[in-house]
Amino acid sequence: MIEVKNISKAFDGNQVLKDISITFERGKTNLIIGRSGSGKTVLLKSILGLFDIDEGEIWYNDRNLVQMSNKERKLLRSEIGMVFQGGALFDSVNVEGNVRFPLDMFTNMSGPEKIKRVQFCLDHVNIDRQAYKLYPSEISGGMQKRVAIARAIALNPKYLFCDEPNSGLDPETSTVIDQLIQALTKEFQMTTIINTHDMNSVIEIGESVLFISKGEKEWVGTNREILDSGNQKLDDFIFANKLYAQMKKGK
Ligand SMILES: Nc1ncnc2c1ncn2[C@@H]1O[C@H](COP(=O)(O)OP(=O)(O)OP(=O)(O)O)[C@@H](O)[C@H]1O
Repeated sequence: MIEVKNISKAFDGNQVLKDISITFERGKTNLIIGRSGSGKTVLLKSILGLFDIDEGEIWYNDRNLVQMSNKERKLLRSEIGMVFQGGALFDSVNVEGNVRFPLDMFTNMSGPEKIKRVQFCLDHVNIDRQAYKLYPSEISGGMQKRVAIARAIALNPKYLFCDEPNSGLDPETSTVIDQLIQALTKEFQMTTIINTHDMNSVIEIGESVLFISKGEKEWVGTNREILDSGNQKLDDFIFANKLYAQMKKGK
């Protein structure tokens, strides 16, 4: 579980996050949604400790990020998996090498142990052995995302962060990626936080959805509640997409 308590963050007097409190539960896909520029990325990076917050607390179970020593932060980093926009694979390293990278960096595993772990992770994202020696440029965007997810789970993380995991993917592949992230979240009981613009993802895997507007928490609920929230700003955001407006009318 990750608990965010009353956090605020400004850049040069520009207040980007305003007194946000939210709990992200373990074993669930927790989504953060909002318009471009609403503060989603700043929130995600603040929770990760990549930005220092001005006020508030961030708890990873019973550990307060704000008060952690460098050593404790380093340990926490090893418990976090990340999937960033565009997959962010190393172009000059093949599929197998990309997934092995965190094992080389952060563990004392033997060669055979690493091979076993790489296979385990790639099996879990349905990448078969024939693809192991291929380079990112030789595989599709959807496969790149799956490799990025395999790399993110290589160290068996407690926490998984995904920033726009579906960017650049077609709707069908996006659904596959969403379902994969949700299945892994359940199987490994991770606390997963996903930044997204994608309303299909919200409906598909939004077990908990935080909607932020201009840096403020505007609404929290589930995918089952979101079409009938009664919140005007949220409705404006969702029903800008005509398909969802029709869905609401057709209810
Ligand atoms: N490093 C920074 N320095 C100064 N201002 C920043 C910095 N990072 C973000 N901001 C500002 O914070 C605000 C929120 O940006 P953020 O990237 O969090 O939005 P977002 O909701 O993630 O948008 P998008 O969906 O387009 O990625 C913007 O006004 C942005 O200009």
